Amino acid sequence: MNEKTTGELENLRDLIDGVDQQLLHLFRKRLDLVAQVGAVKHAAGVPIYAPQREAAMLAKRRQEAVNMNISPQLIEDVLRRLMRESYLNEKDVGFKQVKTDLGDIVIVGGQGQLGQLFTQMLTLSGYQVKIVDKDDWQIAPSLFKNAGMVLVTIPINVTCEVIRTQLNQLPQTCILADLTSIKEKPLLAMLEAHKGPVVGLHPMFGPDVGSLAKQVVVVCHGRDSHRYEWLLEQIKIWGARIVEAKAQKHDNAMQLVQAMRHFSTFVYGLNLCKEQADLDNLLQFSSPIYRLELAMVGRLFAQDPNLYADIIFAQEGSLNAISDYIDNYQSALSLLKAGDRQAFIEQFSQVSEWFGDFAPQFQSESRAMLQSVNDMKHD
Ligand SMILES: C=C(O[C@@H]1C=C(C(=O)O)C=C[C@H]1O)C(=O)O
Repeated sequence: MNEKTTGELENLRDLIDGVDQQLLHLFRKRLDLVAQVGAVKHAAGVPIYAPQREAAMLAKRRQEAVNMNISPQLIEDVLRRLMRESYLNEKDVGFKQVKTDLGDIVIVGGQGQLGQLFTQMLTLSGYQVKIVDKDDWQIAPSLFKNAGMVLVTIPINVTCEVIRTQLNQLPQTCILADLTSIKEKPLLAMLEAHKGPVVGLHPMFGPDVGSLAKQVVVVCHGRDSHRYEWLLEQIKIWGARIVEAKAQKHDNAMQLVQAMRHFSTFVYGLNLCKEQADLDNLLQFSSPIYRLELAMVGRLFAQDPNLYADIIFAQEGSLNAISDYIDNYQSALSLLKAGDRQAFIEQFSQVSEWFGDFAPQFQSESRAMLQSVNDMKHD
């Protein structure tokens, strides 16, 4: 580069720095305004997440972007990222307490990760939260006496036993709820152990979400739903969506969504390990989709093996779902062994047809993710 070019670049880069600094000031201003919205909503007990407002705002900004010759996707990306920040900041003001005369909430397994998240959310909403963990059974009865709700969030393999043996003397009006990722057996155990209100919940997210905005919580009704309606309202105020399901239907879906999925991810990692794959090298050659896939697989192995063992081993039915998957793997492999390219293409087309409109939808969703993965690259 000659001196003139260097000078011109420096000059332009100074101007860009100035614009970026202005952006920072605008971000600060926007975050302050959002915090004010948060305070107004908190006082009124309105959820922070307002999907209709977001959709209307995004549509307007996209149109204005087009008028200014800016890509509409650019402003949408920036605004969505800013909105995510808005949800995170709402924790600063807390949440409206829907039920003010409940008594204590006792979280059984409150030291687990999900237990901690619910402790935090409930405390931010003004509830008195008490915690019972593995070694605290002696103090439990005195805590249960004043409990308006007992929330169970412990490993699946001990959930039903703990419900049967430790939670069978709760006050009649106390709500008994659980957060287990299978629902049929814990719900039955709760209904048997306790004659008062019972509800099964399954938060469809990990404990590392920053905010519950846009997350899903599955609800399987047990008994006396009018007594725990407030809890569902409370969860909605945190920004999550409630999806009602029958326990059996939920558990069947989990065989694919969790057991089969995590099992195949486990085998993927196992295979890389046994093949002694050179991860550094793979990453160097990785396309964005492979980078994303490796991240999805690798993140499993950063977590507690017990959690995944629990999920995979929880239901006998999962074995069928996983066996079917392996059968399909085998029969696809036999096409490959036989060199039957035509049959492969035919099957591919059948599956595409079966995915229908979801296939292009998933393609565009994943495009956005792949672009973010690529944005994160640096060296
Ligand atoms: C700030 C608000 O709350 C949330 C955050 C928004 C934002 O950051 O623009 C928009 C809608 C809501 O999901 C609002 O309702 O205006």
